[in-house]
Order: sequence, then structure tokens, then C-alpha cells
Amino acid sequence: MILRAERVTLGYGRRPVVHEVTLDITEGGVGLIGESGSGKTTLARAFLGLLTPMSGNIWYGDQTLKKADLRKFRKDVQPVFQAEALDPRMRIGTSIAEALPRGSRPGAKQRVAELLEQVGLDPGLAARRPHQLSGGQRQRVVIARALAVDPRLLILDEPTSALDVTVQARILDLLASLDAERLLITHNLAVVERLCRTSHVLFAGRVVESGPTRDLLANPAHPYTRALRDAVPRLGGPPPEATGRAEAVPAGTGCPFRLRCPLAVPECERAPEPRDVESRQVACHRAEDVLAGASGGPVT
Ligand SMILES: Nc1ncnc2c1ncn2[C@@H]1O[C@H](COP(=O)(O)OP(=O)(O)OP(=O)(O)O)[C@@H](O)[C@H]1O
Repeated sequence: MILRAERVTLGYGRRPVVHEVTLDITEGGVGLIGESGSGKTTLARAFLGLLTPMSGNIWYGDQTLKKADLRKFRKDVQPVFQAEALDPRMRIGTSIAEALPRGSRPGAKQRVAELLEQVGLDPGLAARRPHQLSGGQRQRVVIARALAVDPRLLILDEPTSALDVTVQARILDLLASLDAERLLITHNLAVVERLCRTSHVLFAGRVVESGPTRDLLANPAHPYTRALRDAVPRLGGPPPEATGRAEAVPAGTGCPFRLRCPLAVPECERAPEPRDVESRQVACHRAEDVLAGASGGPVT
């Protein structure tokens, strides 16, 4: 385990938007799934040390981020940002060379060529500027930049959402082939299926279901996971529309999903604690009914 969030609450100003999340980044890839506004990027920013928790801790090995060696942390944990963030005026080679650790500048040209090859690009592209590359090539450059410091963990926020399906599949193959671990943020379930052994489903800033990705997708135990899965989770498909907004119920007033939940019962006015159900942790009073395939109405 490289990073761990322990009962982390995050927010902007005084408004919390992620509530008491506990989550380990373990081997085999970890997915954070949820619709727009559910808090995925906010949690990723905390894992990158860019947002300080209102309460709880981010652990890096056996130290909290407050006490950790930040130089080592910044080398170990690298974001993979959107390709649009590449400086349009800068040549690709310079852009990658800038990310290299200080001591390695003398051999930079050679190292840039190696990194370009590692991500499946012709080293000759180093002389070009971003607009002279395709979207898929630009995304590979972004990955090469992140790999420049030989990180242990990549934090990827929708790394392929701007790409067409075939290019997307090739970038996923590349990501799957890398040695670094992954925290992957997406609304696209096909992407987590390919890259993450474990997944966490966020709704309105709370983890509602966690477990092996395979199990979550094959047989969800939370009605929200089921809604996400059923809402066109094709590779390259649009974000699920049938699921509406994440901020359905204010915090502290029962299950956050209950106003949209086809299985809601009066008991759901009491917030469900996460509990172990089969292979996963799920925060739902009716997880067993969901697993059994119930589609609506109260338990009789
Ligand atoms: N800089 C900010 N200042 C204030 N509120 C913010 C800020 N960034 C995000 N938020 C709010 O925090 C909540 C969670 O946003 P976040 O970006 O983490 O969600 P997300 O799941 O990553 O969504 P998306 O998939 O659209 O990126 C939202 O209600 C959003 O409006």
C-alpha cells in the first residue's frame, strides 16, 4: 500500500464535499468511480497533497503527508493530467525534459528518447509541438512526462475520455503495461474493468461500495453501483445520464442516495454504515436485496 486515506473529510472553504472516506491504494490498480460532482477529483487532489483534509489523514507509508518527506513523495506520486494542459508553445522534447529530475539534465536528450519509446512514440516527435500531434499521441506524451521521475504511483483523472474508442483502447493497453501502480478516476466502468483490480464507488462525497472491480460490475450490492453499470458503461461511451445529480440529499440526513433509490424504505432515513457483504464493503441497508436482484419496492 502506497497511500491511504483514513476517515478523510475534504472541502472548499467550510463546505465539506467528501465525507469520512477511508480508502487504500493497493496493488493491481484502484478505481474511483462516480458521476460528475461526486468528489473524485477532490479526493485525487488530496492524494496528490494539493488539498489538506478538514479532518482525517492521508498516509504515505507509515507517515502522514503532514510529516512525510515531500520531495520523495512528489517523485513517487505523479499525476497524469489531461493532454490539453501541455504548453502549446513548447516542443515535446523540452516538455518531457522539464519533468526530469535535476541531476539527470546532462543525458536528457537520450532519456527523453527512451521515454518516448516507452510510451510507443517515435523519438523523432521530440522536435514537434503539441498541435502537431494527434490526441492519442499527446496523451502518450503526458504519460511519458509522468514517467520521467520513475514514479511508484500514477494518479490518472479521466486519462482517455477525450479520445476515440480505438485510441482509448491502445492507451489503456499502455497504462496496463507500466510498472507503476494506478489510481484511476473515471465515470467509465469499462476503463476500471481493464485497469483496476479494486474499485470504490463514490456518491455525493461518500464511498457507497468498495471491492473487487469484477464483483462490483458483475453483481453490484449498492443500487447506485447498479444504476451506473446499467447506464451505458461502454468503452468510450458518454457519461451515464440516467443517474442525475450527485448532490441529492444534504449530508447527515440519511442515505444520500435515497431520493433516487428505487429500493428506498423508511429505514434509509438513517445513514447506513459501510459493512461487509460478500466480497465487498457496502453502505446500504438493502445490499442483500440488491444482490438478490430486487428491482423496487419495500421488503415485505
Ligand atoms: N475549487 C473548488 N471550489 C469550490 N467547490 C469546488 C471546487 N472544486 C470542486 N468543487 C465542488 O466539490 C464537489 C466535488 O467536485 P469534484 O470535482 O471533486 O467532483 P468529480 O466527481 O471529480 O466531478 P467531475 O467528474 O465532474 O470532475 C462539487 O460539488 C464541486 O462543485
